Amino acid sequence: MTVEIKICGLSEERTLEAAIAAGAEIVGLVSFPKSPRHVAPEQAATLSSLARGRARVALLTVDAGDSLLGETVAAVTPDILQLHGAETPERVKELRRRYDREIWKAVSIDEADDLRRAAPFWETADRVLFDARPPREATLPGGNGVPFDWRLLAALDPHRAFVLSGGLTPGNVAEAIRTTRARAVDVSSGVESAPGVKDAALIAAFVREARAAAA
Ligand SMILES: O=C(O)c1ccccc1N[C@@H]1O[C@H](COP(=O)(O)O)[C@@H](O)[C@H]1O
Repeated sequence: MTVEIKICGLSEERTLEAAIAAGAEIVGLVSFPKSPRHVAPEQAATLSSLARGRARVALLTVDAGDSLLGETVAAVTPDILQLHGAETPERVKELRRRYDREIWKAVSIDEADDLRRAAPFWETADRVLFDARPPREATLPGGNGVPFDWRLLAALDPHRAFVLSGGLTPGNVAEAIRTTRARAVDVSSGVESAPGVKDAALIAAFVREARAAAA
């Protein structure tokens, strides 16, 4: 089995290079001003050009309006749009048509019933990204470093196009892959030394552990 690895919330050239050197297939850029990982469109465009041809670029947005989204997509030209807000299946369908690129829809999960909320997105999005439900006190809809009970995904067909995220770290990613049989994983705060500050050694360790679990 192979696993695809996305390192999200990269905001500097140094750590973008570290993610690519470690072997991540996808690098994520956050366009959401409330996030400590937010990058302005100009910086996101620079990072995206650096990654071009070496890793795919995902642009993460949260309920972005048409005009902001249009400007950001034009500047960054991402391969993947990750929608991490309350976007509806209709909105997902509309954006997939408009931008003609891969769309990932985040769905938060906390109990078995939450899997039902993913159902409309299997058809409308290219991939469903499962993240933990944000804690009550959280100010962000994701990037909170909180895992969920991975056994909730154990019954999912592993051929379903899903991405596992939420509180993954170098220390737990192997167990998470074994439990869920995920073929794609996404990490942000688990490879940071402080909120928004990526750590090259943690990125390398994460990639190493994920690859070993999938081998
Ligand atoms: O990373 C952020 O700041 C962020 C902000 C708003 C929405 C999502 C965000 N991150 C995504 O959340 C998941 C889980 O992150 P973590 O590993 O638990 O920190 C992941 O998909 C990030 O890309």
